[in-house]
Order: sequence, then C-alpha cells, then structure tokens
Amino acid sequence: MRGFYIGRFQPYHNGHHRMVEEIATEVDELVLGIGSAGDSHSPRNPFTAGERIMMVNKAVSDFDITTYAVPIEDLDRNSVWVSHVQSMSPAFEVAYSNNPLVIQLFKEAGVEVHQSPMFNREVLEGTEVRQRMIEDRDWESLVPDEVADVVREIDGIERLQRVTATDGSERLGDDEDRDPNPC
Ligand SMILES: Nc1ncnc2c1ncn2[C@@H]1O[C@H](COP(=O)(O)OP(=O)(O)OP(=O)(O)O)[C@@H](O)[C@H]1O
Ligand SMILES: NC(=O)c1ccc[n+]([C@@H]2O[C@H](COP(=O)(O)O)[C@@H](O)[C@H]2O)c1
Repeated sequence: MRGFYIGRFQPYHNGHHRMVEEIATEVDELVLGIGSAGDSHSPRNPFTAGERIMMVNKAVSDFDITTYAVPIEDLDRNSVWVSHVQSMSPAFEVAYSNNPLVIQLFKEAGVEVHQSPMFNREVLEGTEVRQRMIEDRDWESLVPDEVADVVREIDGIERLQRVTATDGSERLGDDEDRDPNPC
C-alpha cells in the first residue's frame, strides 16, 4: 500500500520523523508532499522546495520503505486542491495528516485519512525550531542529524536570521497574520 503525507517541513523535525516512523509500520511506500513548494526565503518558510527535499530524503533513508518526495505548490482554491495533489503525486490509497483543513479536504474528496498523535508538540513544532534558530539557541536536538547537516550546508541559520531581521514577522508565527498596512 502507498501512503501520502504532506507538510511544509520548514524544517523537517523530529515530530515529522516520528510520524513517518509510525506510517512506515502501515505502508510499504510513502509519498512525502513538500507543501507550499513555491515559498522560500521568508520567516515562516525559509527553505526552498529543493532544500526541503534534501532534508527529507536524507532523513528518511533509515526507514525500510520506498519514499518519493514531491513538491506541491499552493493553490488559491481549496476546492480543487486534492485533485491538484493527485495530479502531481504517485497514486496513493491513504493520506496522513494532523492538519484539520487537509483532513477535511481529503475526506470530502473520498480519500481515506489517518491521523497520528502529536509527539512532544511543546517543542517539536516548526515555529519553535525556527525561533531557536533565530535566537541562536539549541535547535539541532529537535531535528534529525541529516537535517542539521543540510541546514549548515546551505547556511540556513544566517538566511533565516537575515530574512527575519528585514521582515520581523516570525513571532506572529504566520506571514498572513501580518497587518499589511501597519500604522
Ligand atoms: N510533533 C508532531 N507530532 C506529530 N505530527 C506533527 C508534529 N508536528 C507537526 N506534525 C504534523 O505534520 C504535518 C506537517 O506539519 P508542518 O510541516 O506544518 O509542521 P509544524 O511543526 O506544524 O510547522 P509550523 O510550526 O511551521 O507550522 C501536519 O499534519 C502536522 O500536524
Ligand atoms: N489550497 C491550497 O493550496 C492548500 C490547501 C490545503 C493545504 N495546503 C498545503 O498543504 C500543506 C499542509 O501542510 P501543513 O500540515 O504543514 O500545514 C501546506 O503547505 C499547505 O499550504 C494547500
């Protein structure tokens, strides 16, 4: 059976890794959707799709399943998003997500969805990892070693610190939450 798991993976962290470990007990092949693939160089989405593919591919190589990383760009229309995903991905029978919108869209499209528990969510959250990167605090312990290597190879910490300094929105945790016309 082939499964599908999508995330922004900004960066891929140990919570994602635990989820893939669980999924690997249920499927023999897994498509990892690299969500918001067109986004990069912003506080919430610092890494390009190609960089995230490197992180994911290297980190999941330990698991005994076949994986495919597929970049998926965002669409303005949620109503056709599942068709868009299916048009870009190898065919899959089950989708894995803990994101309420993703779960809703797959269910409405008739795709079976499995959720997993949240693993150590107090710290295993992309927002927390990026905040620690910005503040030069320990972030390496929250990601697989292979991901830390990629972040260092691409000078990811310097990039995140620079785009945050020029943008200043990371503490909001969501680029869209920013007031475009602050007084
Ligand atoms: N600690 C975790 N345990 C289990 N699932 C997780 C964990 N963190 C994220 N996920 C799930 O992985 C998927 C992809 O998550 P995503 O890439 O948005 O990471 P995130 O940690 O929620 O990031 P951000 O804080 O940047 O929004 C979602 O379904 C999300 O709920
Ligand atoms: N209309 C759309 O483009 C649409 C809808 C639902 C999810 N998504 C994407 O799927 C991914 C879901 O991942 P997260 O669970 O990490 O939020 C994100 O990249 C999100 O932007 C896109």
